[in-house]
Order: sequence, then structure tokens, then C-alpha cells
Amino acid sequence: MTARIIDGKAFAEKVRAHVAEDVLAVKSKYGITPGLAVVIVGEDPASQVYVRSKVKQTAEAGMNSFHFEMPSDTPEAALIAKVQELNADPRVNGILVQLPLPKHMNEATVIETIVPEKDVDGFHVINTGLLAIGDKKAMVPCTPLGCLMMLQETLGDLSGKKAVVVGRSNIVGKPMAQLLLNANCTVTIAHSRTADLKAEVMAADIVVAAVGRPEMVPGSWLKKGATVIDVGINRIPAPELGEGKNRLVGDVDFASAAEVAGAITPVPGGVGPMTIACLLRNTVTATCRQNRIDL
Ligand SMILES: Nc1nc2c(c(=O)[nH]1)N[C@@H](CN(C=O)c1ccc(C(=O)N[C@@H](CCC(=O)O)C(=O)O)cc1)CN2
Repeated sequence: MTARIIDGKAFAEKVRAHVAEDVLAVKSKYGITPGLAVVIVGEDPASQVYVRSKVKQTAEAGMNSFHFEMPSDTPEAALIAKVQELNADPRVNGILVQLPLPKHMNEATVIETIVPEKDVDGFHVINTGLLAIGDKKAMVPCTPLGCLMMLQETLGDLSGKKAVVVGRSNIVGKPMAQLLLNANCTVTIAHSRTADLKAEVMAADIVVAAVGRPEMVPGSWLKKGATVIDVGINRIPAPELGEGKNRLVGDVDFASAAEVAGAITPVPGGVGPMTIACLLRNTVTATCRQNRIDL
């Protein structure tokens, strides 16, 4: 293996330590305790794990943590009423509704109910629009923000780099491309209809893979020395670990990619931990903006 491993777990720990210092400062200087409310609907096991981590890490950073669980058959109107209640609650500075929502709910309708200044996920159209015009007041989606931080830590200034984002979802691909553009990269967004995906990836100094297809990008597609950020979290059968066992893999074939890349994030332990660290960071940012505090 030649690539440097970008340790998202260690980086996330540093971000969380910094967040905890900021929380202490907000408390001691202004008597305000930042608060994050997390709402989960249904029993999806992976979502429950992520929400438990969010709740735990919020409290560990010294913030108030509010946690609401609603059954999977909750009417959309009841979830909207809960979000409206949280919008009006002065103890709550950030609101996060865990995705995916059950099929009978419209995610966009629910997200647009969150007031943009408490939208710590950065999914509201107002925040999407602010990011698109490069306005620093945008609340930036946590996964792309974590990816950008790891890229800047690895490469320094990103100006002039050729970046390809594989995947065009609203929560990762599109905001990631926007952030890279705002950092002066030359950005390509590739997707399922891209004519020659290999050629697009091969041309890039930075590859962000966010398609949700296990090990889709092989090392043979990469430019030598490229920096690879793997957003994928895919559970695949692993009979070698025992009957019925699974293992986690990314969207990049790590073994072959690590032979060619200059630096690469692992799965697990790469982008995932940074997502939650950036959520905590966004909650402190939201608290400061709501109270017109400069730290
Ligand atoms: N409202 C939101 N919903 C979802 C988001 C989001 O940012 N906001 N992102 C994902 C899930 N997610 C956070 O919610 C998340 C996913 C993965 C991890 C993580 O740390 N993964 C570990 C592996 C954990 C495992 O074993 O499964 C890793 O990569 O090391 C954190 C957060 C969808 N929903």
C-alpha cells in the first residue's frame, strides 16, 4: 500500500474537542448552553445507531441533547407539529430529523418546516441557496463539510485542483460539488448516466465517491497520487467472517485504490465520524448566530 490513510476517526475527535471548548466558552461568557434536538421516526437499525451516537456525542460536548422517537406509522402532520414545536423552543438551537423517513412521508416537506437558522443538517432550500451563491451564512451539510475539512487538512489550498464527485444526491453529491467549487476547484459531477466514468475519475486530482454502490471505483480508474474520499457505507455479506456475517465497505475498492492514490479515507473510520463531529460544530455555529455571538 502506498497511500496515506486519512484518519477520519482521529480528525473527528479533534473537531469534537474544539467544539467542547467552544461550548464551554459560550456557557461561561454568555450563560447559554447550545441545544440540539434529534428526531427519529421508525426503527431502522442503522439510523438508530447513528442517532444514539449523535445524542451521546452532543452531551459529551457539553450541549443540551433532546431526543425524540416516533413510531414508523406516525402521520406526517404529527412530525411536522413536532418540528414546529422545536422551532419555537428557545432551548433548541439545532434541529435534525434523521433520514430516511418512512415511505409515506415527504422528506422535502418535513425539511422545509425546520426554520433555516436551526437547520443544522443544511438541507433546507434557503441553506442550499446560500451555499450555491457562496454565502458564508449557509449552514453546510455535515458529510460534505467533513469531506472538505479532510481534503483541506490533507492538501492545503484546493485552488485549481480537478475534482470529480461521483453521485448527485441532494444531501452529499450536490453540496460537495458546490463546496469544492467555492474552494476554487474545477468540478465535475458524475452520475449513473455519465458516458465515460472511468475517464472522468482518471482526470481528477480529487475523487469523492458518494454513489452507494459497494466498491464501484477500482484503483485502476485513479490518477496516480489522487486524493480519494469515500462517502459510501455499504454492508456486504462476509461469509469469511462466519455464517450470516456482514462487513462494511465503501464505494471505492480500498485495496486496489490504496496502491495508486496519494491519500484515501477508509471505511469505516473515514467520512462517517466526521459527519457527526460537523453536526456538533454546526450546532455551535447556529447557537452563536442566533444569539449574535462572536467566539
Ligand atoms: N438527517 C440526516 N440523516 C442522515 C445523515 C445526515 O447527515 N443527516 N447522514 C446519514 C447517516 N449518518 C448520520 O446521520 C451517519 C452515517 C455513518 C456514520 C458513521 O460514523 N459510520 C461509521 C460506521 C458505522 C457502522 O458501523 O455502521 C464509519 O463510517 O466509520 C455516522 C453518521 C444518513 N442519514
